[in-house]
Amino acid sequence: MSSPVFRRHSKKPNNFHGNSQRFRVAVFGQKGVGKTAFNVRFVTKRFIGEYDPSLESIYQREFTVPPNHPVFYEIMDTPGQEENDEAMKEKISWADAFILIYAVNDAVSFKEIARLKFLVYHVLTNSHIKCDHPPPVVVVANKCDLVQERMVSTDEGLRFASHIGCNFYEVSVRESVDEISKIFEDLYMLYRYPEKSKLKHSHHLSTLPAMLKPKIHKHIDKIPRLQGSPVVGGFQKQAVSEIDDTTSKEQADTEIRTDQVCVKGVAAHNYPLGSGTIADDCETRGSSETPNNFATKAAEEFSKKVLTLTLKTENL
Ligand SMILES: Nc1nc2c(ncn2[C@@H]2O[C@H](COP(=O)(O)OP(=O)(O)OP(=O)(O)O)[C@@H](O)[C@H]2O)c(=O)[nH]1
Repeated sequence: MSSPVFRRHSKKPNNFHGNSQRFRVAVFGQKGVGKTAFNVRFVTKRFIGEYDPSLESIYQREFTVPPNHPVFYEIMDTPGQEENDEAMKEKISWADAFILIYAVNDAVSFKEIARLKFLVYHVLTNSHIKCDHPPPVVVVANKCDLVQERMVSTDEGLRFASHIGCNFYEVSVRESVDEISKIFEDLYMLYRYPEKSKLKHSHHLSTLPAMLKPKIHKHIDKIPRLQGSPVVGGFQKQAVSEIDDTTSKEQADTEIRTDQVCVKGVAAHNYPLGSGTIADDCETRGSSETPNNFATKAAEEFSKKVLTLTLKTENL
């Protein structure tokens, strides 16, 4: 499958700070998942209980990534509230890499990760200046100390992150220090050496009957293709390419279901306000909607439609 072209709005103004390489990280996630605590932990090593929720700031820290990479981190702490498209675009274009955070005791914040990933992907594939590799994006599950309140299992987080091609970390910012630094180190190494980047997790699975593969192709083709949306086509192909003779039936089922999520997310984000079909199909179009709101609603509606397609392997 040909990989999509990633682009940037502009070249970074000055890539060095003294002898250190400047490295810009945007941290996204829903309100209250612990973004500020996470950033402050990395920058100061301290955990401070409460922060101004509306705060948006850029933290800076000079740090040597082992073995000997002096890096000047600039970390954008985002407010976690619904933002308009332009604001999101600016932030995404500013950053070299992304950390998407959810809290394990908040299932809604976990669902939000898919939307954020596709928003990042969409902005980068639609901006002006070409860059060779997609910027690194990692997923962080926070608050794992809240054992009794957990709503998202480690396995769910890991599987989802793996499927969207992101490294996955589960932490408690309250209790961890070194683990947080390690995430920032890994992120830089993914940025600096993208060709060496490999997901840290893999599945060991039993075998899918070879005869199932063409059937899966046939059914995935039923997912509506969206005009002018190569990314959606890309995800459809990706899902198929990930299912082969060595894939278990159970995994194939998961791949297909996750593909539906991919398709619906990308579809929604690829549909600018007022452009037609999906909006009409989903009956979510409204002149007062911002594209960002629209994308969210369209994703939900579109998912209902896609889910009605019989794509589960047991029905193949
Ligand atoms: N138990 C627990 N609480 C945490 C952890 N990390 C952050 N918190 C708490 O979660 C709450 C929200 O943390 P913030 O860092 O303000 O979250 P945020 O994502 O920046 O929130 P907004 O600024 O509103 O978007 C605070 O009360 C933190 O003390 C953690 O690992 N464990």
